[in-house]
Amino acid sequence: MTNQQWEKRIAYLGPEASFTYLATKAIFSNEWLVPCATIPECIEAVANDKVDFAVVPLENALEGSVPLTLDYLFHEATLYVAGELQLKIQQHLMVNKEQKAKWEEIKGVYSHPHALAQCHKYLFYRFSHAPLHQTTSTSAAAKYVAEHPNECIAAVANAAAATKYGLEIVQPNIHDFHFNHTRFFVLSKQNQRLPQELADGHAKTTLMITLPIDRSGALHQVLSVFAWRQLNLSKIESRPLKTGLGDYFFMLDVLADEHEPMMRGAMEELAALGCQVKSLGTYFTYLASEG
Ligand SMILES: O=C(O)C(=O)C[C@]1(C(=O)O)C=C[C@@H](O)C=C1
Repeated sequence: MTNQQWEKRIAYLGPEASFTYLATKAIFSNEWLVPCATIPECIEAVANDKVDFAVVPLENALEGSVPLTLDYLFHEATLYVAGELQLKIQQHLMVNKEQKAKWEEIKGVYSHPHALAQCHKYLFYRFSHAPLHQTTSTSAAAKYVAEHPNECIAAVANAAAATKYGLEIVQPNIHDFHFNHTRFFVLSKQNQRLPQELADGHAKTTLMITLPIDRSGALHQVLSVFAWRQLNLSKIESRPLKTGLGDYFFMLDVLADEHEPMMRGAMEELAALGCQVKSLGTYFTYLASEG
């Protein structure tokens, strides 16, 4: 984004060569990238002013939302989305060079739960005997496998992770469906936007809405606030409020700028209906090159 070195600090779900790293690097190529071990650690880093932005995974085309990110943004932090990054995801099976000859006898497979789920069919039919082990990211899995060269184990991760940690890809593209993309949020403490020049498509606003009371038609009323104004929703998802069974908040992506008159009217009407609305702000989407 800028030619000046180390101007901004960007936290990301690391270690280096995770998919989150590739997405971050694509847009913040000259900034100081700070690896964090977990999603909450990334979010806390930006909330506590240790970094300027944090990049975290939000949603995958095959597996859906990353609940930890959604819930942490609703329950724990008050942050804004400065931009959304989209990255093509290619999952590969990789082992240590020492184990390459007997890779079909692997005794365990390591990766992030989302990555393991994206390759569920492949792993189930080829390696039903091998236990799956969850790690905090795909690159953490590659690093773990590299640190245990004498064990006949494999990681599911990207090609950059294989290079970085000196592993051999023994089976490329093991994700179960061809179209595999992940959305990442760039989070900021200020309601700001990354520059629009490199962005792709529409402005988008993310809202987290809690309904006033559980009455019939309440969600219908909320949706009609957007419908009659012709405000297009690209996503709606419910997540537990964590106050009782059946209590939810709704996360909505609206393809509009929060400063548009129709959006301002929608926010006023939602308040008049008694809804609590947490806006994560308006942002643009950036397409990062392949992972
Ligand atoms: O960034 C990574 O490497 C991660 O392990 C996280 C994550 C995710 O949570 O969705 C990111 C992209 C892929 O969809 C798989 C895993």
